[in-house]
Amino acid sequence: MNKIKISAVAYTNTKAFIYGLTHSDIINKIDLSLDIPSDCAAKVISNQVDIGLMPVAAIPYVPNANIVADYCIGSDGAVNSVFIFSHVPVNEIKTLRLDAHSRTSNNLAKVLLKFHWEQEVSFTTDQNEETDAFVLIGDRTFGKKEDFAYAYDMGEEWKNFTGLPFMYAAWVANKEIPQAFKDEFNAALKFGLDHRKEVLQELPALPNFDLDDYLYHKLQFEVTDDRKKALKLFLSYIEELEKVSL
Ligand SMILES: C=C(O[C@@H]1C=C(C(=O)O)C=C[C@H]1O)C(=O)O
Repeated sequence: MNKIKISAVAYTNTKAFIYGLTHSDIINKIDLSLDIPSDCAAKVISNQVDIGLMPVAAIPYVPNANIVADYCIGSDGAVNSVFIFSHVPVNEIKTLRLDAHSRTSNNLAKVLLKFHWEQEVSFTTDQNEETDAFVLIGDRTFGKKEDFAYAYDMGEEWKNFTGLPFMYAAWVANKEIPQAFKDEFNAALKFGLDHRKEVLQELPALPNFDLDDYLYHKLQFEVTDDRKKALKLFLSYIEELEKVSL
């Protein structure tokens, strides 16, 4: 059998999944690459891989997209690694720089600014542009919260806005995947989550950031009904934004 090609996120949020995959037999059946989230999305969209831990905002761009695992990157409220960092309070943000690593959180920032905070903001992807605020995700945010006048945790703000948890990235395939493989894949992911203690031992301790709290509490990994509901709602808000900007 040809190996199934998989792109996973190269951040700490995915370490438990990687532990599970590399400590299971399934590692011999897959071709695993670690990428920044926007590249995971690009690889699934262009069919360079079969499955990706893909930013959910990119799902509409994947022909035959289907979620193949019971696990995801999610939170229920604050996640502590998906931020709008700002020099001004949110009701004064006029310009915001997006994060080139991100697909989901860039859109989440747009959704929250428009529908939750009701702010008219112009967005840029130019990393050299001076802006009132910017999106930053993943490990690059660890311990940075105190460096900015304002730090808005977007998991927390989504919960304030909708009362729902959130799903940032899901294991999405661009083709039918055999059920036997999905079962084995799920078991490997679960094995990794069950061994977060070992994962934590392998990670260097960080100043100003509680990795234990991050992997056990802030991040939530189950694809629950509420998280699916949140995904549907989030994608419908993105569609609404796209209509507005036409
Ligand atoms: C919680 C996170 O979730 C992520 C955010 C993503 C995005 O914004 O596109 C994609 C994958 C996840 O890594 C994070 O990166 O900190």
